[in-house]
Amino acid sequence: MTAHDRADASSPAAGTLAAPAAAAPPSLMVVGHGTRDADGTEEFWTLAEHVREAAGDLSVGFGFIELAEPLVDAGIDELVARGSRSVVSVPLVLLAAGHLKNDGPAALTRARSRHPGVHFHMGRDLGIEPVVLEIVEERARAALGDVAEDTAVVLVGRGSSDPDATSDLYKVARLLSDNRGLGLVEPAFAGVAKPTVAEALERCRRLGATRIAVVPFFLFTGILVPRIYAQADEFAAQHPDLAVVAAAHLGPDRRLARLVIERYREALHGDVRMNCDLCTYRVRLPGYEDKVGTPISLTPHGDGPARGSRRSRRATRAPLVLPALRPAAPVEPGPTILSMQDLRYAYPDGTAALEGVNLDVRAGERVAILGPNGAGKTTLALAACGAIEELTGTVSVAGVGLSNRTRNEIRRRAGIVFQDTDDQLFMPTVEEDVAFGPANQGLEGEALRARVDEALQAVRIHELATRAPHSLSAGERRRAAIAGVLACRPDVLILDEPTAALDPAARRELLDVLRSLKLTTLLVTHDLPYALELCPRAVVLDNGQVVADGPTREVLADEGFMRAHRLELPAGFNPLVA
Ligand SMILES: Nc1ncnc2c1ncn2[C@@H]1O[C@H](COP(=O)(O)OP(=O)(O)OP(=O)(O)O)[C@@H](O)[C@H]1O
Repeated sequence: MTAHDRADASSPAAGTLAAPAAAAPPSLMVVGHGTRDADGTEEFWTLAEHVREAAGDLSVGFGFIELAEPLVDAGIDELVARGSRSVVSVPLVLLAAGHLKNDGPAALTRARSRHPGVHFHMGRDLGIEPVVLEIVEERARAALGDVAEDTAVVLVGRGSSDPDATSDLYKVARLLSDNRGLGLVEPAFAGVAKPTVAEALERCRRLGATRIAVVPFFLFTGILVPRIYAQADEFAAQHPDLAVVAAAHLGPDRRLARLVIERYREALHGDVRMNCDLCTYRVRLPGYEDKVGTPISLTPHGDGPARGSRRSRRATRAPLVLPALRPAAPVEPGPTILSMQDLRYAYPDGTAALEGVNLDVRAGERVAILGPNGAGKTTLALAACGAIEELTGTVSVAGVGLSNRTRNEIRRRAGIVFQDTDDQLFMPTVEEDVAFGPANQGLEGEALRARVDEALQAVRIHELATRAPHSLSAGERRRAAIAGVLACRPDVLILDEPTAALDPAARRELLDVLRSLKLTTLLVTHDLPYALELCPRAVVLDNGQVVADGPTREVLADEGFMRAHRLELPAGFNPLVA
């Protein structure tokens, strides 16, 4: 009993009146490493918000070891000023190395001497935990698409002189490979420790990989994540035979916020395992199955993987940006296949949508049509496929000029895929939908069947032929709609916001499909990283006029221009690095 407790117990009121109010639970102090990078700091605060939500009524404070405000001492002082008498400090880092092992406890020691009446507990890093593995696996799969014999993952950690942190990254790589089926997974480090990113990529190459995802094992972006992509990019440039794709770092995922709360509880109950989480797989733990959702595996290798996956409850939120290390390569210019000259159009209510647009597209080109809301992009796409009747100016596709007489032919030659697939898919099955256009053109029997097969193969959904469109995923529906247009063998494919509602994996699969089509393509989009990945050329519209037309990378990298036309790159996306 402390002197304070004794004083309370001896007071006349003790135990005789109403029960004393329950003491507030200990506060949670979340400690980040800190970065000078504004995007990294913003991601930290997004995750901090998720932690606050997951913490419910707990009092929560935040602080950094260095480089960002508030510093951890100030964060703790603030919690104490708010009335906390007990504080649990949890480092918001993946693998604790020197800083969090030394500076974290040192901050608590300082706090104890500043606040002698307050209890402090120390939690541990997020560590090697099923949910962390799950998120990294998702990032890798989203970048890789299918895992195959010739795919590999390079998992890149920060790098540290602390051998524990370094070997922990090896463990993560091993678990991703063995337990999560990612095949070849090579660890690498952004600095201090070896192997480097280039060395790990080279190892994958020598082991036969031709498609390699580079996954930064980082909670937040910062200085190092773009540097990792740049190192991978440099390697990719020297090996044109390889596809090196960038995966996202972990980012502010809500599952990590819940893990922080788990770390808080562990620390509070004195149940901090400082080292081997893998032991949780090997001993029978009460409640394991409820908590993890799969039976425990009592041997590490014997009775199947114990993944600890909570897929049914997951709320994935990958960072928005999945930068490509391979921007689309310029195409050999062919003859002009789509030509639009001095296009002008006002909607019946008088709204001017196109005000003198000139655009020539050569055969085989993929051109992104960019611009802020209301710029005229969709109107231009509709004009290109002959869908606007009161248009002034000229449109020609493959040498056929648009007129009332040729309108149907133009519609076939310039096929548009609308943003909303419900506008396009209306037959009972996918194959009937895909057959609709060519059947209208008079194709029937075996020829029609072959055409449908060809289109379904091109978008890689042949196995979905007899499914009802409404039963498909968003990505599958998008590909079914594209197949319907391809079945008419257009000269130009026009896509209006094709990535809307697609998750990262579906986005990547669609990208692979679109790249493989080798078809002249107009891509109307707000998804600027996607435009960079698919289209070597970008045309920017604003107020119904073309305000830029050039290499996509250069257009996106012109910050002043982008600002002037209300175009914003997603946080952390650098077109010069991508
Ligand atoms: N049916 C319509 N009736 C009247 N005005 C319209 C109609 N459709 C579009 N507009 C107007 O025409 C202009 C160009 O619209 P459009 O949809 O082509 O732009 P956008 O660049 O595709 O925009 P967003 O990025 O929002 O899709 C806008 O001012 C818009 O409000």
